[in-house]
Amino acid sequence: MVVQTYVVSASRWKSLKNRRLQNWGGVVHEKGLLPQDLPPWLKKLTERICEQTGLFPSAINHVLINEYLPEQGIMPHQDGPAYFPVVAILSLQSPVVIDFTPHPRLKECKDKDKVTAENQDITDSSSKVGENGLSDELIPREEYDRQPQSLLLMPRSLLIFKDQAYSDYLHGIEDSEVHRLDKVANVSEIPKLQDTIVASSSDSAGGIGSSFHRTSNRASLTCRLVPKVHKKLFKF
Ligand SMILES: O=C(O)CCC(=O)C(=O)O
Ligand SMILES: [Fe+2]
Repeated sequence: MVVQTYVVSASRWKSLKNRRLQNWGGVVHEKGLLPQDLPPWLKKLTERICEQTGLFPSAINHVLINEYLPEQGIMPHQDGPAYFPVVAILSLQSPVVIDFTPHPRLKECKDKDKVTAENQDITDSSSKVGENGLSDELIPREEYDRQPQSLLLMPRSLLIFKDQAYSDYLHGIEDSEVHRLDKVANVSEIPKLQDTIVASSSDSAGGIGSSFHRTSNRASLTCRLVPKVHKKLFKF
């Protein structure tokens, strides 16, 4: 896969300020996809992801290949509305930490809720209390508990995220050559860094410390489905 990613003509790469990327499958517009067939080497991969996960209602038809230098990342964002809300990301080469942070929209809810709660006594029987015991203006308890979460993505790993991780969180990768491990939820992956990272920051016992250095480039393949496909856009 790494080889195929780099064998393509140089013109396939589009350079952005903070990374370069290849776009496969066609052009995504807010209203859908102007399709182009995926090449066989990507089709093989996306078909396997579809089959093995059973999470896509039809074939994955769009793949973005991002390449990051060790100090590059991607700002926190939410994937666009044109995509089916399941994302499969294959990581290659350097490990990285990807951060999931609650969408600012939820913070607004939380702040609004705080004001509401401060301004009214919710134990007062005159206030409107729903069946769940909460005032109608209040948002569910779990909204309070949303914390930033990070995941360590090792080379050759496949990250799939969907549902709340898709709709309620932004995802991003820090523009830094050093990535911290303290918020990493999948701690069982951390020991694997030892075999991959040449210059990791080590703790006093010589193991992996609270951060690691990204010493090589990383490529990732973001595989998604754009449900709405425009067969013919241009009419002459
Ligand atoms: O490189 C990654 O793991 C993230 C890529 C991503 O978020 C995207 O292509 O939308
Ligand atoms: Fe994304």
